[in-house]
Amino acid sequence: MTLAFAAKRLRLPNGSWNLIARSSHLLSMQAPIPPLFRQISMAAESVASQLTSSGLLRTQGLIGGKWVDAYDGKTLKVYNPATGEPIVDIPCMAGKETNDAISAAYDAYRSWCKTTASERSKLLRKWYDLLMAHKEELAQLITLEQGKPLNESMGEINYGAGFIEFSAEEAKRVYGDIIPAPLSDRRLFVLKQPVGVVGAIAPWNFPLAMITRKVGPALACGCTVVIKPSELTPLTALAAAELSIRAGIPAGVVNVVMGNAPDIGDALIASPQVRKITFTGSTAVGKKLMAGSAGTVKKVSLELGGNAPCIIFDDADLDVAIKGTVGAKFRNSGQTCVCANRILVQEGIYEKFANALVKAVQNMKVGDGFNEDVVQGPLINEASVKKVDSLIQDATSKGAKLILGGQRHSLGLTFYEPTVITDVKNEMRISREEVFGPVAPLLRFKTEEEAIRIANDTNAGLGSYIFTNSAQRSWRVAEALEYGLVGVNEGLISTEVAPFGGFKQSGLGREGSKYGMDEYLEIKYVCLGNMNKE
Ligand SMILES: NC(=O)c1ccc[n+]([C@@H]2O[C@H](COP(=O)([O-])OP(=O)(O)OC[C@H]3O[C@@H](n4cnc5c(N)ncnc54)[C@H](O)[C@@H]3O)[C@@H](O)[C@H]2O)c1
Ligand SMILES: O=CCCC(=O)O
Repeated sequence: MTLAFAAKRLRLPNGSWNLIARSSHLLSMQAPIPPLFRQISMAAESVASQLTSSGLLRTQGLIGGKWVDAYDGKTLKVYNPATGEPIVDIPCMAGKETNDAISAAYDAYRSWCKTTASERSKLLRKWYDLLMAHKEELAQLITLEQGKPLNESMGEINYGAGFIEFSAEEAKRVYGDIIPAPLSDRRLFVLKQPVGVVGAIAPWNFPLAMITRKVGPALACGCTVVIKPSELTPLTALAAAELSIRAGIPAGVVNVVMGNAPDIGDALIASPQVRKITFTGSTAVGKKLMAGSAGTVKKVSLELGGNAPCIIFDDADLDVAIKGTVGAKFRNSGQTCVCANRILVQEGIYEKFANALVKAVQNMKVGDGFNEDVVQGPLINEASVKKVDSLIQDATSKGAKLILGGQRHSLGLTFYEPTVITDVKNEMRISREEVFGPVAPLLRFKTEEEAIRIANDTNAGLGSYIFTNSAQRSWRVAEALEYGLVGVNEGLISTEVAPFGGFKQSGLGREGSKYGMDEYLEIKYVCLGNMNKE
């Protein structure tokens, strides 16, 4: 295996550098080649056995520092979506285990909230160092349980661990305020204090990053957590939790339960000891959690579904637009909440853009993420394939035209052909629902006003993209878009240092950056009176 090959795997299908992979340090490396790239074709089985020997293949929940099974012994299987084979059994936990995890987190909170910011910062930094030291194994674990190509998994480790590193730094900057008092004998202060025990519920599409971007700031602020990873991809979360213990984070500060999602969710929202729910996942489940949290008036952060418009204006640089669109659309086989869901192309460039997109996409290699040169892994499960199929069928039955792909890949299982579909209208289901698959639907528009109207005609408001060479237009359109994130001439914009979150029904609150810290803090006003008395 050559270094050139390793470098190639950190490129996007269109040849651009993956921002999230932060690959430059790898490229500057002369030798030795990381073992990951030597083991690239290893079978899933040997990945699992290597992880077992390093102690990172954890298959139990974590409650109060102890690895535990479900109390009734029930289990669930975790599958490798690239082979359909089961990897391991995990405990199918429910309300009882969750309540114990909450109690453990509550007990740990009493001492954790009293640690200094510097102590928490050092422990988080150690955790970050361990995540990075085990980067290759963790990336293999992500590919094994989630299916994304290994280079994307490596990118996710950088990105996911980045939230822990950033939180370690930001822990020391949770400043309060002093307010000029309206009366001369008073002094007014604002303190920021941790909210308390946090319930963190995460999806399957980023098995590490969606957890670390909650847990990093929570711990930095002095909160303790009960994590519920997706049952489809719990192994990365468990490995990360194991590394938190090795980093010296005290027992009970990080707890992990998994199994019966509605029961676990109900226990978290019913508990008065849980003061905050942070959730990433579907809008439907997010709404349930928000409604349920009203019973105990918890703080709630929600990162929900998107319906990202990607607007290509006639004046765009075609190469930049194609590179950006491919990155925004086909990352993680289209399974991200910020993936371009509707590609709006101005009429003057429509045909040229469609042809160039087909050219860029048609040779993408689909397959097992452990295989060399694969850039599109499988979809997470059969339900995803059925949804993608039904959206395509609905669109074509109403006049949309398939110009590439449009069906299951010949590899079978949940592999899907990278697809481009034209003549899509904003009324079709494919424009109203999240596709969450490798399908690029192209809509046509005439004017800037029309593009903005179509883009904003949705209840979602998470990611959005604009491609134009006009500085004035980029500002105008960025301001007009009702979205929490706008990429201008760029399709990959996620980073731990910037605020991530949605407008409208895409969510509440922000993750990452200094703004992400506020979600885990209460503001306390303290008034000192009688200050003039001797
Ligand atoms: N906005 C974002 O940052 C962001 C990031 C990633 C994914 N997503 C969204 O997530 C969705 C895909 O992820 P998913 O299929 O895992 O979503 P999902 O809502 O089905 O599941 C998310 C998590 O919630 C759990 N869950 C399901 N029902 C629950 C209940 N009743 N109570 C408590 N927990 C419950 C699941 O087990 C999982 O851990 C997409 O809509 C995607 O856009 C959003
Ligand atoms: O899928 C949602 C998260 C994607 C990201 O953080 O870029």
